[in-house]
Parts: sequence; structure tokens; C-alpha cells
Amino acid sequence: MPAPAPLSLSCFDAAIVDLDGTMVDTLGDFVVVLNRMLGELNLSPITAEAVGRMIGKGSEHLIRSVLAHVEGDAALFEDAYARYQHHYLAINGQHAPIYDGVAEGLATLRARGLRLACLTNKPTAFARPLLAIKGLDVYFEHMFGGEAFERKKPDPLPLLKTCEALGSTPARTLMIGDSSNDAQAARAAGCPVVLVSYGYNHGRPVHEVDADGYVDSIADLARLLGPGSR
Ligand SMILES: O=C(O)COP(=O)(O)O
Ligand SMILES: [Mg+2]
Repeated sequence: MPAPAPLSLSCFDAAIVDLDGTMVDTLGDFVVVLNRMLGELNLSPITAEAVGRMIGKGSEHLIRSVLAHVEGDAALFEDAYARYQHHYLAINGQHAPIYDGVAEGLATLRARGLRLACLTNKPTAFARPLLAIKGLDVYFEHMFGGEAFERKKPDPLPLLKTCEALGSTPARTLMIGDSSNDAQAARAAGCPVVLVSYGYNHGRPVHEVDADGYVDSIADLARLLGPGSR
């Protein structure tokens, strides 16, 4: 089998970047907020390790998974979700450092002419202020949260809609994510995909996921793509 062509900057007009587990290590925020919520509902606390396996499929999925994990009544969902939203907005970003190389990598991709959008399954009401608090909003022309489109990743729809907003074709739009969710959506949309090695990936090793490349930081990715001749 011929070796796949190496990815280079000349292959792309744009990139779509995931948020949780890719740009910001939000696990600490999730754990604090979920444990406040569980405490108010008189349910037992949850560990960071368990939460890490549940992040990436949006807030509704997370709350349902957490309630099931602590053997809480599923009928508590509405009450739990309201408490979760309240606490999340109160501490958003306080226990969530940016990963190394993110700002540098995004700045390099922009400087080399790529148009950037952030696409996350996190609700827009959490994602937009988080990007701003971390100073990452300046790199993106568009930011779409989990409820922006009819379906979330791993469905390809949000990627196809984001390509449309960026004015780029899927084949020339690179997806940068941390999980099988991002990779499956990218494959189905026809976008090349690179995964970071440090994210959540639902608690599974990221190299198990079919992708076009794996990097240890977004700065490394920018270097790997080379100076290009766009
Ligand atoms: O599930 C979430 O809330 C965040 O997921 P993301 O990895 O798409 O940013
Ligand atoms: Mg992610």
C-alpha cells in the first residue's frame, strides 16, 4: 500500500478546532460543578477519572451519564441540569488551564492564512465566555456550540455547516480534535483530521482512533504542516 501523503499547509484553506480536551483542559471545571450539583441533590460525589470518560458528547449526555453513574433517579435530569448550568456559569474557566502550545499554534495557523472556526459540543453559553476568558476568541472567525445545529458531533452535520460558514470545502478543511467523536464526524464529512494526544477521548487511548495524524500540541501541528506556499 502506498504511504499516505504527508499533511501540508498547501492542502488546507481552513481548520475547525474542538474545545474541551483540545484547547482547554476543562476537566477540573466539570468535576467542581458536577460535585456541587450532586451535593445539592444529596447524591454521592464523582471522581475526575469517571468524569473524563463522559466528556465530549455535550451537557445533556454528561448529566444523564453522571446521574446513572451515581445511581441517581433519571427523573432528576431537569433539576440537575438547571443546577449544573447555574454552577458552570459561576466558575467557568477557573479550574481549566489552556494546554501548552495552543495560542502559539493557532497564531501560526492564522499567520499562514488559514481561516479558523471553533466547533464544540459544549453549550455556546459556556463555550463563548470560556474562549474569551482564555484569550482564544481572537483566533476564530466563527464559534459554534453544541446546540448550534440540529445534531452534534459525531454526526457530520456540524462540520459541514462550519465548512459552509468558513467558505471552505470539507476536503480542504482540517479538523483538529481530541476524540473519536471529532474523528468520526470528520471522516463522515470528508475533512482530514488530526488528533491531539493529551485530551479525553472518552477514556480510551487516542491512537486507537482512525485519524490522519496525532500531535502532542497544536504548536507541533503548525510546525508539522510546514511554512507552505499558499
Ligand atoms: O461535551 C462537551 O461539553 C464538550 O465537548 P467538545 O470536546 O466537543 O468541546
Ligand atoms: Mg473534545
